[in-house]
Amino acid sequence: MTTDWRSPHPFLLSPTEMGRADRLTIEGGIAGIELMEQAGRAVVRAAVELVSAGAQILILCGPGNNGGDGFIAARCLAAMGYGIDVLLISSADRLKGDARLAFERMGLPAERIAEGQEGQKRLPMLLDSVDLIIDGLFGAGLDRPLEGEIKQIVDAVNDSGKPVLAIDLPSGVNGASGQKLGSAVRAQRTVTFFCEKPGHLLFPGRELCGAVVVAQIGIRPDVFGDIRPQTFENAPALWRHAWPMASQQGHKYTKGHAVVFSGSVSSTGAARLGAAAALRAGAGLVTLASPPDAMMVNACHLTAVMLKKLAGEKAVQDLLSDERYSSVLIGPGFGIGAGTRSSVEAILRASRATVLDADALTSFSETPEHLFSLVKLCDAPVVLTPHEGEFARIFPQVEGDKLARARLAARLSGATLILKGADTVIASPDGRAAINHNAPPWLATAGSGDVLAGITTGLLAQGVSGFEAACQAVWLHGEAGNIVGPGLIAEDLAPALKEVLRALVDKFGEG
Ligand SMILES: NC(=O)C1=CN([C@@H]2O[C@H](COP(=O)(O)OP(=O)(O)OC[C@H]3O[C@@H](n4cnc5c(N)ncnc54)[C@H](O)[C@@H]3O)[C@@H](O)[C@H]2O)[C@@H](O)CC1
Ligand SMILES: Nc1ncnc2c1ncn2[C@@H]1O[C@H](COP(=O)(O)OP(=O)(O)O)[C@@H](O)[C@H]1O
Ligand SMILES: [K+]
Repeated sequence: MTTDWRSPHPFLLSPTEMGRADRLTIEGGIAGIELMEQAGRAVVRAAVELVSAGAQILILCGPGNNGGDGFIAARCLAAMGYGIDVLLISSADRLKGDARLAFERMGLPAERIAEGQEGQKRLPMLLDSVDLIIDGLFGAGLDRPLEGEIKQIVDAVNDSGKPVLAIDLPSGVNGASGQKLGSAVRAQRTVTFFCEKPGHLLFPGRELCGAVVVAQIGIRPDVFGDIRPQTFENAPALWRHAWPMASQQGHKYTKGHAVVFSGSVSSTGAARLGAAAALRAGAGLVTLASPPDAMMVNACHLTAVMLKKLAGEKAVQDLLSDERYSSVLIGPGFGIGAGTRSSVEAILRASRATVLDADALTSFSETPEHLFSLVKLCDAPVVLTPHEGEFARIFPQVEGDKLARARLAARLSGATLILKGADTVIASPDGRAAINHNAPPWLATAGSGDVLAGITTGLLAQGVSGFEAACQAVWLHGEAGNIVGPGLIAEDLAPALKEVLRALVDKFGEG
């Protein structure tokens, strides 16, 4: 998948914030039923793309406004000549507000509408004969796990193997977290309204949604000004303002000097991957700081990256007394233990923009509070880049969904967090969080994380702030992965950045 990186805004709204966007719009003079009418019509547009003329469509409707969207779609699709059956999981008497109005306007013959128990009885027969199922059971209002008869309906839908178009979210998926509540519909396509929700981007929600279509239903983007969302899709629109554009009159020292700490003689490759990536991401200079025993092996492999011997007790302090080093990466292949902890301490006390990865994180498994206090002493941005295993070691008390965990961990540690994986979450201690969605699965290969840490370090070297550098790096890493494609090994990533940067700089230049 390649990202549509020209999306005009990067906001994601939680279901609660989306409810607020609806309310603000309604207070601004657009009736709720009008929004529902637009939502239902967007569902119709998506449905007709999935079936041929005259197809049989089963519309499952829940007790709230998600069901209301389903009633509108039922009316329009029936008028277009599709064979429509509506299965309402509650009784029609209990419908309220706009959903009730939409039900009353539906105009389907009574025999095409099944309510409650009756619907359940008819379900196997209906599932047998349909070409498409539209899921309007629950959307933003899902507030508890699917259980009992509702869970049975959802399981039967999934077992039927028939294509499903979900309204807003596949029922059972929590829009705020992407987590499954009890059971969840597996859709081929999902039509959501106004903008995406975190649950569309976070797994397992992302997979259960299928392809997501965002439809505009009359909500004006100025509601963002009132809501001030703090959750974002990781796309250039989020961090373009912070992009370190090369200045015509710049020179290598104005682009910063990154230092990457190498492991000992038998584990040097990870740091070199990081160093090459830092250089490719635009740092003016990159130095690999190497223990004496690894000098020769590093020297044999380096060209544009410079090499410096690191020896003696105060080696890190001595090195960083040179103010020109503007960012530091430590962790890849560095080794776990007291030596690593004291190097990290010296780096953070030197207040340099720092990326702590791999062994630099694991070394604090027993004393994470000590790490967090050092981070808070550092006057420059600190970025931690754990995968799930490293995260569990340094944040054992932090639980919940991925977005909530990343946010809480950033707040606890005082660092920007890159919680890696297929749906990497970047979180800032100030509460902002971005969800990444351009990373292909072939990034899951040895050394790929070292490259990500290096790209982040290269951006920090140029003075980009922590959250923006982390978001840019994760996005660049994903795009590079897409360019290389299947068969990718970590060494391929830094060279592929050339093409990614070319396209990005060209687009930014176009305004
Ligand atoms: N004016 C609006 O607010 C608009 C809302 N829209 C639609 O409305 C949806 C949100 O509507 P609602 O807030 O009514 O919420 P939903 O329709 O998603 O569901 C709410 C209802 O489901 C019940 N419920 C929640 N979880 C349940 C569970 N596990 N088992 C059984 N019952 C459960 C709740 O008690 C409540 O009655 C959106 O997803 C979207 O599809 C659109 O029509 C656009 C306009
Ligand atoms: N299934 C996946 N889809 C997309 N990206 C992935 C997937 N699995 C891992 N990645 C990415 O690959 C990188 C792996 O990093 P890491 O686990 O630290 O590996 P290493 O330590 O070998 O470099 C991270 O950027 C992570 O987000
Ligand atoms: K739904």
